Amino acid sequence: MALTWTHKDRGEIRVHENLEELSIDLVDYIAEISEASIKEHGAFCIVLSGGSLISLIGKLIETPYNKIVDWAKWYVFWADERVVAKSHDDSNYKLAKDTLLSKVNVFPRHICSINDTVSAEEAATEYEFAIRQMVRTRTVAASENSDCPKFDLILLGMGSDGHVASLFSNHPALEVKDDWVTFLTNSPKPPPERITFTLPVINSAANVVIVATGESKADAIHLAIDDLPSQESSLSLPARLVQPSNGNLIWFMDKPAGSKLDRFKFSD
Ligand SMILES: O=C1O[C@H](COP(=O)(O)O)[C@@H](O)[C@H](O)[C@H]1O
Repeated sequence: MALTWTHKDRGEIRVHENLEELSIDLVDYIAEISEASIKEHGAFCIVLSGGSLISLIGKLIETPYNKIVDWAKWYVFWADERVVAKSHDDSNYKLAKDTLLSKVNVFPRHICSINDTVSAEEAATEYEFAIRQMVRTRTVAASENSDCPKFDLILLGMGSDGHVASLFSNHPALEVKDDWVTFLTNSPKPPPERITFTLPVINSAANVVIVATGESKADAIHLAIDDLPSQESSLSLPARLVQPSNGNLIWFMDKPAGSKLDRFKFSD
């Protein structure tokens, strides 16, 4: 059973016994938001990330999820992408395609991936343009309180340095406010060329999930969630800056990732 509580301003926190339990809870949650979004506006606009998150949602191709999810209503986007060929092992698109999208009935035309034949800057511009078109035609909802799309669900992984999507500490991409999608040519984590949703887009979603597993993420989880002195530089850790303005935030983690949370340190 997961240990669950709600932090006054960091959202709901779910600490799972193991990866199997986390994975079942996560795909249950995705199926639930998918059903609710389709009931509400006829589509489910889900945003994926890359990394370890994707294997944790792999159960979506298994029974009962493969049967109960209305795949034809799914529209799939990426919170960040590495600017490499779609056939390259570093591609977040390839990872999701091989693990999930090629095994379920999502329409290929509903899969909104980047143009992998242009520069990072052009890929970001084109990706934002494509999303703007989808907001204009109301496939993707518009946020009521920002000039941003309102995705039904954004799934983020978190690096051990606290990065989410391709938003890294002390990188100018973290400060971008006026664009929906920006680009990097010097990512601290390889590969260097990437595109990423900006913070305002992430914080305009209806639901945001951050997934972190393993002991290597424990320090970043502590800095992203626990109350810190106001002068603490970690207050600008990317994962800590995820604060949906009118949406829900849920943290899914395993015990090793949650092991440095104050709640556990102080209950020893
Ligand atoms: O580079 C990236 O890293 C993060 C975290 O990956 P993880 O393997 O540590 O979970 C990922 O969420 C992001 O999409 C990816 O481009």
